[in-house]
Amino acid sequence: MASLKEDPILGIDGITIKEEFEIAKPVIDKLREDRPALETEGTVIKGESVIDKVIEEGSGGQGERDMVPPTCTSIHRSGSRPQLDLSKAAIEGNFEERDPTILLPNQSDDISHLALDIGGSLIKLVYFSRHQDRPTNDKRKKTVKERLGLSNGNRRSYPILGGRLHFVKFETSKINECLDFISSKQLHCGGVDSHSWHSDTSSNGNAVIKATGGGAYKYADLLKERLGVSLDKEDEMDCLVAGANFLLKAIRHEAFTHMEGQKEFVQIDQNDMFPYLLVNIGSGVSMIKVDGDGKFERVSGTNVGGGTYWGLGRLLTKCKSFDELLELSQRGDNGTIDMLVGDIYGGMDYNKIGLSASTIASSFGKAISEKKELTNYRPEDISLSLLRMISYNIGQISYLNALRFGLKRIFFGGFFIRGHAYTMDAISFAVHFWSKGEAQAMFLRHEGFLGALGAFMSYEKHGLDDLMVHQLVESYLGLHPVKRKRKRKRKRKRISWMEKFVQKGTEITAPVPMASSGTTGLGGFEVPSSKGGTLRSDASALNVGVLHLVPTLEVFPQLADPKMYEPNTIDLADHSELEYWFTVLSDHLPDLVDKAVASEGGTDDSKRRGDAFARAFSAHLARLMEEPAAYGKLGLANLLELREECLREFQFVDAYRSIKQRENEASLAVLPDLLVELDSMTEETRLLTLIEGVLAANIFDWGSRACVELYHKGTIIEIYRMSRNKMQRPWRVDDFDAFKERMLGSGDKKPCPHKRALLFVDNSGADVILGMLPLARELLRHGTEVVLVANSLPALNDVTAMELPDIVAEAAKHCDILRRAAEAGGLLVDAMINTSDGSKDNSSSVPLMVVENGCGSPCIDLRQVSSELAAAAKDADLIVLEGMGRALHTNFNTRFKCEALKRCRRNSNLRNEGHIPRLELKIYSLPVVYNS
Ligand SMILES: CC(C)(COP(=O)(O)O)[C@@H](O)C(=O)NCCC(=O)O
Ligand SMILES: [Mn+2]
Repeated sequence: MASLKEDPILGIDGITIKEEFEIAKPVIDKLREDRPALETEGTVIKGESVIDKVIEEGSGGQGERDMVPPTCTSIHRSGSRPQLDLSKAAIEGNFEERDPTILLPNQSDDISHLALDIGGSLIKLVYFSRHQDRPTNDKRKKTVKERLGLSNGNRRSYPILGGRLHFVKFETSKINECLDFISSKQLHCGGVDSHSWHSDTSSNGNAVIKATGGGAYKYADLLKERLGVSLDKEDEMDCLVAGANFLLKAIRHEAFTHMEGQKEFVQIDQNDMFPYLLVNIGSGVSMIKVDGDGKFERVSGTNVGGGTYWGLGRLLTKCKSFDELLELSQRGDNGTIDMLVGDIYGGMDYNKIGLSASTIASSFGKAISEKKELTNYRPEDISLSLLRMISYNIGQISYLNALRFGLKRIFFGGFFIRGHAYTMDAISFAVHFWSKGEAQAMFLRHEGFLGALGAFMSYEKHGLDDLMVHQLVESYLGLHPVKRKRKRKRKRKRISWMEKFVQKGTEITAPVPMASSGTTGLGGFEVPSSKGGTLRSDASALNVGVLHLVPTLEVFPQLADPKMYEPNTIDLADHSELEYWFTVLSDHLPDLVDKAVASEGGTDDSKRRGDAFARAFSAHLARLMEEPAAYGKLGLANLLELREECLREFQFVDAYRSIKQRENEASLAVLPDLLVELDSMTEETRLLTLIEGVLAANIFDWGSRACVELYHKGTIIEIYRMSRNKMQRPWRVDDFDAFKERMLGSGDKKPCPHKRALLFVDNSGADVILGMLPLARELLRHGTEVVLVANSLPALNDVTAMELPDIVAEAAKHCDILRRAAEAGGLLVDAMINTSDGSKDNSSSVPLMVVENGCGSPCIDLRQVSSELAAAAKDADLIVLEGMGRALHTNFNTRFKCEALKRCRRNSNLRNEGHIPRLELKIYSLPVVYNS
């Protein structure tokens, strides 16, 4: 894909592309000569920054205490992954006990539904956790809902809640670790409240857990004894099929092919999924012909499977674990052990039957030679030879069965695969070879959890079977928040369930997937090891991941072509592109850590978490550099979201909290003057100024180094005005005249105001207050309902839906139009504010509303928006998207059913000029786009 940075000549809808213009280059040049340092200490920004100036000028030197509006310090929510509430945490039992169970009574995550697959080698756990619904008693929200016609009174208040499916595995030989884990997480207790998501309880009140696999029989008594739970046994084949069907239907990019080291995701069409052959490679192998949900037949199998590899491997090498054996194979040469066609044919191919000299004629066939001592065969070679033998054999039998039943697709699952590139290549090769290229092997990213997932699905009450495609949102992280230093005394206060299981590190370490050579996908998730090992088999390393279940997310109804929609403008498949972003994100990291730590008061704990976050995020980046598709198809949106997710993982709720607060205050202080200025203009000039103002104000972006440098240039209003004055039409895509005509009319054409506009807001401070609110005000003035759409969770300095009502309330103090509309939209509860003109007239019925978008990232994937936004969008006829994240990195090419105004600047990054790219700030506008 063409790089935006290299190819700025991208247009929308065939509109002529006009010359770009630069705004800030002189400013930056000046800054390069004379640049004061911007440093942070605690939450106070030192140095002659724009913010300090504005606060001094605009707020009469008010102290930090009095700043308005408040930000969302009251958000008691964990972001998109579990947060631990350690308050009232208590050690159960004896304090001197080595690994006591810790109860977390105030843990807000509502844990429910545990299912187990207890196999011969591994125990796989799937469990669901969700946040408790909070009462929707916010009057403001109720009014918005009524306005938007949201009938479902049970829908939760923002932010988005949903829940998570967790995937964890333990070695069966360490079943006690597994039981400790369940016990300390209280996974077996389910609950007895009205939530339909809770585990079942039997008639005598005992918890009943769904379980599959042979161990469900073998260990039933142990579970009863240790946890007091009964196992409701589900058939293994039923579970495998249910799990596979669920994954194929619900997870985008679940299935992929893997040939010669290349991984390619396959989009499975739900309507054309069946029949297929499911090959589950556990200790043994099952081959199942799947014809539909619950419709299947085990058509074949083989006793030569994962257990064979591990068992024979143990006999023939000194390996202590499966993963060690697998790792060994990566350094092996099977040619020293296998008899190849070339060995028989004197180095020649056997062309007549299509066998090359390097084809294995007989696995282990060379070991019959008496010339070599058995002890001289290298374990590495033995392991590889064994791996190839078993993989080829399984691939071949699978293909023959597919052929037997005329099946087009073969999906391979089971923990034998472990995301191991060589194993997948070998299976793929066999299928390709025997089918003469007609058939292709496909693999599943959650390969090892099919059975456990199927058992999980068998709970009747949870309704997961109703899930629509793509309602499960994958997390890139998926492990546990923090692993803390284990110190006996301090531990009592700070202990988390995680510590009970991960005791090896001496500092906080982040469980991140390591780039172990030859390993790919979820099977490769590992904890960074001080031992330097890349494949480990200890229990902590086996915990593999989380899927986010967000049942309330919906496809944005104004997408012109939802099926073809691709949010990412750049998919980072181009390695130089990935390298570029790797550098950008790495360079930004120290500053982000400083801000994150400051946002948590700069405590020692936050410093440790900041440090751990930096290491975790760097490790993720390194992993992705090595294997971009490691966590699914990678786009820039995913990469930027990963950073936010990672911050939340380390319990940084809002790194930019105080910065946002200051910028809001500073911008609100200058808003009245701006409104006066705008009102003194003619309608036409004002409209143009407002559109340009949106872009000018978007320059306050803490995610961009060039923008941050600009902050030193003057006060917020000075920079805003300077930026606005530099705007010159024609813009790169310029339909302003058509927009103006619709808004103001021309000649005998009457104005045709929009019915409802969705304004996707971006940054806090100037961006929303000086850019978007004045535009909203103008639209309201024309009788257009305005819905401000903001993030559900913090991301960089983006304003959140939680913060917006207070900002609007403050702005409304200076503006009647905003006040009336905000009251009508239910944003001003109890008409609690005093307007400058003292009027309480509520005559306007054109409402101004706030709706959360359902995400916590600088970008937006419009396939997954909140139900509130989806409802609001149905009647919208104008969409305004602003910012790099929402209008450039994502949705640059998105076509909507209704009119859309895309506003974003573009940083032109000249790469390959030394390690750090030279940044120039260029401003581009992508304004009015008529799609209809
Ligand atoms: C993270 C961002 C997408 C946020 O931009 P926004 O959506 O707020 O306009 C942007 O700051 C960005 O792309 N930053 C990295 C590249 C740079 O330094 O310009
Ligand atoms: Mn932003």
